[in-house]
Amino acid sequence: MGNSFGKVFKISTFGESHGKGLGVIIDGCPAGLPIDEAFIRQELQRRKPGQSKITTQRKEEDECQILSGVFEGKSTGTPIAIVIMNTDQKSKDYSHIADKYRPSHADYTYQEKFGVRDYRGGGRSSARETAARVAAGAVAKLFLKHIGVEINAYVSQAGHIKLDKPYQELDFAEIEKNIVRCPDPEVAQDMIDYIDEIRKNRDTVGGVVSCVAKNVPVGLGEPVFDRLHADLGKSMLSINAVKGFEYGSGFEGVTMLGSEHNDAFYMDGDTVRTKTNHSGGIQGGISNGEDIYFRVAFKPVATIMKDQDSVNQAGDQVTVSGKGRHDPCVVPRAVPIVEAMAALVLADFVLLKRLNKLDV
Ligand SMILES: Cc1cc2nc3c(=O)[nH]c(=O)nc-3n(C[C@H](O)[C@H](O)[C@H](O)COP(=O)(O)O)c2cc1C
Ligand SMILES: C=C(O[C@@H]1CC(C(=O)O)=C[C@@H](OP(=O)(O)O)[C@H]1O)C(=O)O
Repeated sequence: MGNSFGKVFKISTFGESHGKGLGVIIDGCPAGLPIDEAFIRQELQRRKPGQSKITTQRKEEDECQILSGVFEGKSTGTPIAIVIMNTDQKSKDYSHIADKYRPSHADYTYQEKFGVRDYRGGGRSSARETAARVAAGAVAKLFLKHIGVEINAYVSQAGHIKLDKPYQELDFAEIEKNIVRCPDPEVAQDMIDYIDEIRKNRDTVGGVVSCVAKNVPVGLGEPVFDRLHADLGKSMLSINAVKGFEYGSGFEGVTMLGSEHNDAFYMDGDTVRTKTNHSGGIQGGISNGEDIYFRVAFKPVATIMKDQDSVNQAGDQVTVSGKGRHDPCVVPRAVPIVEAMAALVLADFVLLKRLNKLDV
């Protein structure tokens, strides 16, 4: 329970941060899809720890191995299993807090729920699990590429430093050119300097990842419950440290009048389009063919290298301070995770749509 995601393009992940390794089983990927292993590896490299001075210094190569479901470079329609081994666990960093709860990490709630806990690196609660999601998301992206869907995420805020430009004015080719993954080089440098300063102060800071999906077919999503934005929201809120999700006009939309907010329709040849896109590409839970865009808010990382008040399992008042390798800010590495989760949701709904209508 709780380890699976998706309806047709389904994934189950397994593994802990300081165990032998982790991985994913993808069930429901259509047969015949060319599986570009180099692309899966590249996506994992974008997420891996130890990639720059503003991420955790844990050094994992995150090389993956495909165990099943692929023959002669193509999916076979059977479960695709991908594993990634752990190689740089430093479990001693957690010995001093084995029975103590890090404020705002998952230690207390996990202990209460299961009564047993692999305290090393947060175990299953560690964001290391997201490596498996990124591997699965890469397969979903390959499927979506096949039908022309493109997904790009980027860092739009780190602490108080904001990228105040609409995504239409950004060059997505710039995203991977800097270590914070902000497409504006000047704002990116400010973000990097700020995160580095916070890191040197033994503290952490939050941020925002924005994401845009283009060329999404019309008709993905259900009118009730499994509304496309509801599943996107759940997928994003399922990522470690996420505190908020908004799509389209989001929270800003509340200050607009209906006359300003409504997206007027027009015909572009045979295609129904909207002049504005406050809807964020989704109306009534169903994609309308416009760009889908949303923002995901991440909190500051819980493990800080400063003394904090806490309690231990016996209920004593204690002091806790983090040790070892931690992200000063998660957003640079969250970019590929957000894209992966968006890809998994969209791939799922594309496959579901095939079940809805006779002519698709
Ligand atoms: C990419 C990424 C990296 C993270 N790195 C750390 C980290 O180094 N240390 C830490 O305490 N939390 C880190 N987190 C956050 C924890 O995993 C998260 O706070 C924890 O699972 C508790 O869940 P919650 O914050 O969603 O309540 C990271 C999250 C993400 C998405
Ligand atoms: C290992 C990864 O990130 C980890 C995520 C994480 C957490 O609490 O979420 C805590 C740290 O774990 P550890 O102390 O075991 O190194 C990060 O390094 C990874 O993303 O691959």
